[in-house]
Amino acid sequence: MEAAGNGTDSNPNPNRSVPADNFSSEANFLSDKSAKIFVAGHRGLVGSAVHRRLLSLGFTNVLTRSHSELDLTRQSDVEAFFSAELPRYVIVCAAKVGGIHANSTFPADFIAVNLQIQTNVIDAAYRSGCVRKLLFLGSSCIYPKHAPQPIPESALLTGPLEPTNEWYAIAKIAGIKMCQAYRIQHGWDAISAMPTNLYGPWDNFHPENSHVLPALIRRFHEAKSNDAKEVVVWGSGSPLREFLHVDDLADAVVFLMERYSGLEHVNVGRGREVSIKELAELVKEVVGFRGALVWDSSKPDGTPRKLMDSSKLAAMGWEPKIALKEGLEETYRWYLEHVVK
Ligand SMILES: NC(=O)C1=CN([C@@H]2O[C@H](COP(=O)(O)OP(=O)(O)OC[C@H]3O[C@@H](n4cnc5c(N)ncnc54)[C@H](OP(=O)(O)O)[C@@H]3O)[C@@H](O)[C@H]2O)C=CC1
Ligand SMILES: C[C@H]1O[C@H](OP(=O)(O)OP(=O)(O)OC[C@H]2O[C@@H](n3cnc4c(=O)[nH]c(N)nc43)[C@H](O)[C@@H]2O)[C@@H](O)[C@@H](O)C1=O
Repeated sequence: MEAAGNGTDSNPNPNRSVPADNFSSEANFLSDKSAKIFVAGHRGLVGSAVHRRLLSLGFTNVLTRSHSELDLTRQSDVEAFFSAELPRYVIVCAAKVGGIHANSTFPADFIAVNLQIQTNVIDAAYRSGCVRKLLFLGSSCIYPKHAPQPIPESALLTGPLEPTNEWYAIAKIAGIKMCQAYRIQHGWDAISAMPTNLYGPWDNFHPENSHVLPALIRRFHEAKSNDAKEVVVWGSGSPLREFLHVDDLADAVVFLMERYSGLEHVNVGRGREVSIKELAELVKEVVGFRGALVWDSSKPDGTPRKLMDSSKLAAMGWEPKIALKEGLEETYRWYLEHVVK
């Protein structure tokens, strides 16, 4: 397959022309079950859920590489991988990811690693000439700290970002813009989805560097096991967050691969929010801890509220299925079986 190579105008798919927006994909993803699909980051929370979903739908040629097999920050390795494997579809779930503490402690890693991974994968996928469609995953943290609520896609780049994760957000915004730029200049079908806060099996349960929901499952479980009298929860408890089970996200990713080919990114949320205090009470109940909650006000609250406006995706006909309590119970069972053992 010929690489796009030197000229900025060259299109490795010269017979294909993708309008900037409102394009109905010529390739029918769901009827292309033997196509080679590269799921980058298939061992993570999102990548593993997308992998499971594709297998359950009958896809027979899902291509994966672990971090140790292919470091996506290495440009020449990524290019060689695409030239050798020639996947037809790419879903970019690989990223440097973490909660509020990790984001604010390792800003250089969060901006550099994410820019490297996404730039290498998106560019090599395009240059390989064989990728019909690519989906890039961003995050709700791309929006301004004080964006209107619920946050529409149009709020992007309308105000200052939340300082605890601006480095990660800038990388994610660059990923969206890169997909848009390749669509406009090269007529290539690259789309972006922006999920809200996610949780589920294969999440990161690290005590400091994870997101709030897995962190609390672990802390409440350990407190219950140790007969502790109290559990410390970060911040004031007042921030509002929207939580989506990762199996719902995987379903939305497949839906977008099949149905969406547009310039603008698409929000993926549940449309319901809870305060961190309400979440902590719910995790406490699901885990069965009987002690008290203590709030550590030295820890940052982060953005006060980030409820996504997911009406664009809803109007296309997609809706989430998993309620928060049900998803939490299932995730706690998974934690007991796979992490505690
Ligand atoms: N979790 C959440 O709440 C949210 C996640 N998202 C987005 O979803 C996507 C996936 O996130 P999530 O699944 O939670 O993250 P995880 O950390 O669970 O998974 C990320 C995956 O990427 C892999 N990876 C990281 N660096 C490299 C590298 N240099 N080369 C190859 N592989 C690498 C990791 O492998 P290894 O572990 O071996 O390094 C891991 O398998 C990200 O783009 C994230 O921004 C969006 C909104 C919310
Ligand atoms: C998905 C999104 O996730 C990150 O943003 P965030 O929503 O602020 O992430 P978080 O899950 O870490 O925190 C949510 C809230 O919860 C509180 N909180 C209480 N107790 C714990 C606790 O024990 N751990 C954590 N992490 N938070 C806690 C915490 O103080 C905060 O008020 C981005 O950095 C970025 O990664 C991103 O895109």
